[in-house]
Amino acid sequence: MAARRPGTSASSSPTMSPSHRMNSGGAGISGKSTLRKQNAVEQESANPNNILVRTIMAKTKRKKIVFPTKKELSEAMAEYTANLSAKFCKARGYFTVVLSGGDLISWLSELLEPMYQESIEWSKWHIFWVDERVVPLDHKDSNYKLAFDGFLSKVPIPIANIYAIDKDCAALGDAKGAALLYEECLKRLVNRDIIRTYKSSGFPQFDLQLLGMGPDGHMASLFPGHYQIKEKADLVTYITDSPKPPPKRITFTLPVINCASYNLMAVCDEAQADAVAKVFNDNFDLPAAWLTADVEAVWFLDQAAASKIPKGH
Ligand SMILES: O=C1O[C@H](COP(=O)(O)O)[C@@H](O)[C@H](O)[C@H]1O
Repeated sequence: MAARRPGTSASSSPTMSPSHRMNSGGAGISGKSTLRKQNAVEQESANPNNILVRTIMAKTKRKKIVFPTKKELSEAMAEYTANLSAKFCKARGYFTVVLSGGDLISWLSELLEPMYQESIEWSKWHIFWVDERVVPLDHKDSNYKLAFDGFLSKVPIPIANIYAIDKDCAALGDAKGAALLYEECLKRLVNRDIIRTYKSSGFPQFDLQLLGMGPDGHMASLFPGHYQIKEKADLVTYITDSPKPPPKRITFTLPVINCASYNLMAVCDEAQADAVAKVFNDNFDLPAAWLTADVEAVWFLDQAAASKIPKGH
């Protein structure tokens, strides 16, 4: 794979995930030239200052559900995930799940309840990370370690189905290498038909992504004011000056994030209320405001996080 230069393949703004149709996929991933050609066509219409894009975004209703407590949010997230697991395991024998770091992992604890432990077809799950901090896999800042200690070690998902970043790149702090290898890993799994692809674009299409947002409006490791949000050709990119420590990270690009069938964004606490309000006010300076999905993008909020959403949203 050609080495990437930060920012060179980025367009003026992120892409959108268009229609609401499931794709059976499996045709194998297309080359970068195909992706670039398609992206060039999309660039014009993907500018947030473009009236057409604003209209499309307005029509892409962001769904939200506000829960009285984190416990209820956590229960609903477990039910949502279990239902999708049943649906995708039945339809294709796999369930591709993308995790993020942060608070989300503690809210997954409801899935450890006996009801789910016994009913979910864990052996069919395949686990990925939407972003990862480029630190050793046993480092306290590692999203892999967070998820493994808090969730993955407690459910019978085969270890071969858990796709951490390359451990040598992680140990060396090689963000660029980690991004390249993770992208190659995704492509291999597309070619094995474990990950579907989004229509003819060749982009991987995950079944479910469980996401979080920081108080500055970042999602994954796409931060406001940083070029990675504009990356459109690569599947995975990297950052070496993240405003939130640790500085070296890799992240799915926005087109990949928005190709997912289902995106569930879970946000709690008052510290996030301003950012949540900006998102629901369509402030596209916040990367999280760009979140869409092929089938459904839903925000699970607790009351504190939802407290500043403008009336009518
Ligand atoms: O650094 C990160 O932050 C975001 C948000 O985390 P939260 O603790 O505010 O929920 C997280 O989604 C991302 O995966 C992580 O690397």
